[in-house]
Amino acid sequence: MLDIESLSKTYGAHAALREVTLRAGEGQVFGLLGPNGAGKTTLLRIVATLLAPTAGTVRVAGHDVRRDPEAVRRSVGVVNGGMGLPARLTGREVLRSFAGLYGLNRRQADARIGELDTALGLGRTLDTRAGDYSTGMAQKVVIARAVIHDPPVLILDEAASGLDIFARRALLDFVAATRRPGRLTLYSTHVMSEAEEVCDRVAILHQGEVVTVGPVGEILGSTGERTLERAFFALVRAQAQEPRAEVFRAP
Ligand SMILES: Nc1ncnc2c1ncn2[C@@H]1O[C@H](COP(=O)(O)OP(=O)(O)OP(=O)(O)O)[C@@H](O)[C@H]1O
Repeated sequence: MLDIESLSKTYGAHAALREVTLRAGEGQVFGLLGPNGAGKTTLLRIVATLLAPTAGTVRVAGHDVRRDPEAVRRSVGVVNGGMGLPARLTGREVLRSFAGLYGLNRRQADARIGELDTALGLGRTLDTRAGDYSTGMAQKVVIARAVIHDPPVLILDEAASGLDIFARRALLDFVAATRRPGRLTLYSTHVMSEAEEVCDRVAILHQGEVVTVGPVGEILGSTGERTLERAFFALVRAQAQEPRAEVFRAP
């Protein structure tokens, strides 16, 4: 579902991603973890075709982000922090208009809104104007909008930030329910306990490089740590102590 090969991205002289290679198959929630500035948002924006790679290849649901960005866009739903809901429209109006953009007729749109109401507990958000939403209500509609076309790949970038414990719980339950055959959810966070709960496999990024990738249990097992946060520090410490090949290269 996601195939990233030697992906690099530079902003001017700054390397945000360095030779990242990652694969994630269907039927899982795949976590992208790392502190602020690790490169998570840059990576997810490239996967969503919102940003062009500097080097390397990225394929999403079989489509290359450079060669077939339209097909990639149809295959992904993105939640990336920006709410961007028109204050005067109700949730139902927002969702109907997005469904229309993806070619659903009114009957299909309303059926899909019904499914999302059940999955996300949209409830009264559907008939309330977005200008009157709490952060949690807005986030539900933003997620429903991202998946209105039922995309195989869902990208959630720091989607739980700013949510209270009820909204966060609803989000994590929804994310867990996306774990289905033919589907892949990419979940980025710097809150490692969230990833421990909801992700099957994770990649830990640090300064634009993949420090480790694997099932959560395996990462804990290999580092001998109790939590992903402790495992992260152990791995970064180990990496810093590792002699780099170029240090020993003959002049
Ligand atoms: N448009 C830009 N121009 C210059 N540098 C950028 C730009 N966007 C990101 N960066 C830099 O690239 C690096 C990676 O940023 P990115 O936002 O991808 O990290 P992140 O892991 O998502 O962190 P955060 O959780 O803070 O968003 C950071 O050092 C950041 O300052």
